[in-house]
Amino acid sequence: MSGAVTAAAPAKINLSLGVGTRRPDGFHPLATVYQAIGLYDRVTVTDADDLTVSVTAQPRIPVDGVPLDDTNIAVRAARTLREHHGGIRRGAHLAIDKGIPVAGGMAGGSADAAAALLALDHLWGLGTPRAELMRIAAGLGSDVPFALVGGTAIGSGRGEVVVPLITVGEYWWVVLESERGLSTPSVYDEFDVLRDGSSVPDPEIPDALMTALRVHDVAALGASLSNDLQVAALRLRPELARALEQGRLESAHGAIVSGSGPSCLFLCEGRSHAVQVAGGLRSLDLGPVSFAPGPVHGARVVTTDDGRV
Ligand SMILES: C[C@](O)(CO)[C@H](O)COP(=O)(O)OP(=O)(O)OC[C@H]1O[C@@H](n2ccc(N)nc2=O)[C@H](O)[C@@H]1O
Ligand SMILES: Nc1ncnc2c1ncn2[C@@H]1O[C@H](COP(=O)(O)OP(=O)(O)OP(=O)(O)O)[C@@H](O)[C@H]1O
Repeated sequence: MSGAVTAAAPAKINLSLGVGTRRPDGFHPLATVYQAIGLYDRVTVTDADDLTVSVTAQPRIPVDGVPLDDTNIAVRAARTLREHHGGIRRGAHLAIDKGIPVAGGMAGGSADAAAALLALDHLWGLGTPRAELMRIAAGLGSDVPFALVGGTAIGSGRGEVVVPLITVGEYWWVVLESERGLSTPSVYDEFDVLRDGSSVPDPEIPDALMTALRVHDVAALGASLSNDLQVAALRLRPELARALEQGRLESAHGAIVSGSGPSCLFLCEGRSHAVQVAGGLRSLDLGPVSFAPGPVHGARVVTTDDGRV
């Protein structure tokens, strides 16, 4: 098959992120509720002799931190897919267009990996079963399986075990991005320093959060958002505390650091409230501000030259 195939994948947020004691393999056990929100990266793949990658982005997103070599997670996804199919000799150019901040705690790289898997599976006509794609995704990164699943879901293990949740209604999120990203491993390291070697019980998902989701109670959801990594992210970026406070002053129902940060999330009553909160935050010039609904679909192929979606 030839032509171009484009897949889109959404940003992820964690409505709750409970983190346990570091495991012998270096990862932390998690109990999290993921939600996919409407900020997207797109990956367009075309036939080529080798595997190559290029990156463009929406104007608010600096991309200097995105590697253009084999360490790009989308290229790793391509290599892993080829190996999974017996080392097939196929090349492709991967053109990534970023709408998700880089190193922002919103799983932009994971989105690119998920989108690349789906787009290449289509371009190369592989028909990889969904369960196998999920296994490949888990090998690429803890957040990648959720990028394939989307919606709202419970994450456990190191985050790679994903169980979808059926929820009602839509939520509107204002996202305050940061021009400078945070490294996920360094936030987990800081988290361990703050815990000072003390062992904690396995993390759990707060009952109040599940109840709020079940009945679509926006105020209750705002009050039950939680993130164990937030204190570590705030230690590395103290200025985020002011951003969270400003969001609360702008009447957001809840304000929280997204995953490992530094993006901050503000839960709003609906779209018009999000427009208002975003406007208030923009006037303070703390960083790029956008807003998006959730939950949205996981990664999917959106266009093909051959019309075979
Ligand atoms: C912070 C979150 O975004 C919350 O959803 C994720 O836990 C991060 O997921 P991710 O970026 O896909 O992380 P991975 O690529 O799997 O791991 C990167 C590094 O983060 C740390 N890490 C990640 C996941 C986890 N459960 N425990 C960890 O300690 C480890 O140092 C690991 O080497
Ligand atoms: N396709 C990619 N897009 C963005 N970063 C990438 C990509 N491939 C590799 N990277 C590297 O991975 C690092 C983390 O990128 P990413 O944008 O996924 O962070 P994140 O959103 O904080 O991740 P998470 O929320 O999953 O912890 C970047 O700083 C960059 O060095």
